[in-house]
Amino acid sequence: MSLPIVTKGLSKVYAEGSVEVTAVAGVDLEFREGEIVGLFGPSGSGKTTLLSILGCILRPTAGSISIYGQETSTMGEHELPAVRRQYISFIFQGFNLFPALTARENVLLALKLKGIIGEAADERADFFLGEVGLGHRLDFLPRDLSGGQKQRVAVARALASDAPIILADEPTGNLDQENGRNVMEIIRKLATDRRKCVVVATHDNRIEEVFDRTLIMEDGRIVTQRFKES
Ligand SMILES: Nc1ncnc2c1ncn2[C@@H]1O[C@H](COP(=O)(O)OP(=O)(O)OP(=O)(O)O)[C@@H](O)[C@H]1O
Repeated sequence: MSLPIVTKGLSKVYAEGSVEVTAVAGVDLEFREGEIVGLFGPSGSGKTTLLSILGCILRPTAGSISIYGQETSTMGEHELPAVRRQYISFIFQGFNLFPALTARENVLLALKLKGIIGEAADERADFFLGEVGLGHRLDFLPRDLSGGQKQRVAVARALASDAPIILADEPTGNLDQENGRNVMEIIRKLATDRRKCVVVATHDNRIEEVFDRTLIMEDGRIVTQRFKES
């Protein structure tokens, strides 16, 4: 069985006019099912760029990345969205909810994009919103939800689509300590129970203990890798 994500010598150089910025520099990593990995590092160290490559939003300039055994670095631009749809869900700091849609409708829209519609979609949306503690807020618009509740809608949306890989960029960035911890515990529990592969890019040291493995990035490289003591 192939691993969710394997990278070898992964690099990304941005070329802005005559200036080149090496954002990711030769990263070799493996990510497994059922593990939750924290990606730490100072601002500008390459976390978002690496996450974008892992999520098939960006292509590397060198090296390889395979998603469940499919080499995506050599795929054409038009082939990547299909891999993304099948395997990957994102959770962002800004929640990325549609303001005119209710909590339930936001989840339903994500399901529709994955081809899940009708009663099956309704049931699934309500189930996952219930799992994140929002069963009583299904018909609320984002503006009527707190920051923590909005992020929980985003978590429910990512989990409902049932992708095996969940990538989160600063998911607790807008939340206070208690809400941040709650959201991470929900991600951890659902990810562990459902054997998801979860990678979280973050500055938030307060949530470090939820991770099975912590990676620290500096200048595009992984400089430290720590496993949780069990
Ligand atoms: N589109 C782009 N064009 C040119 N350079 C870029 C681009 N995106 C990012 N960079 C540069 O690449 C480097 C890594 O940026 P990246 O956003 O991946 O870092 P980060 O660790 O996620 O930072 P932060 O924690 O501040 O979000 C930075 O030096 C940044 O200026």
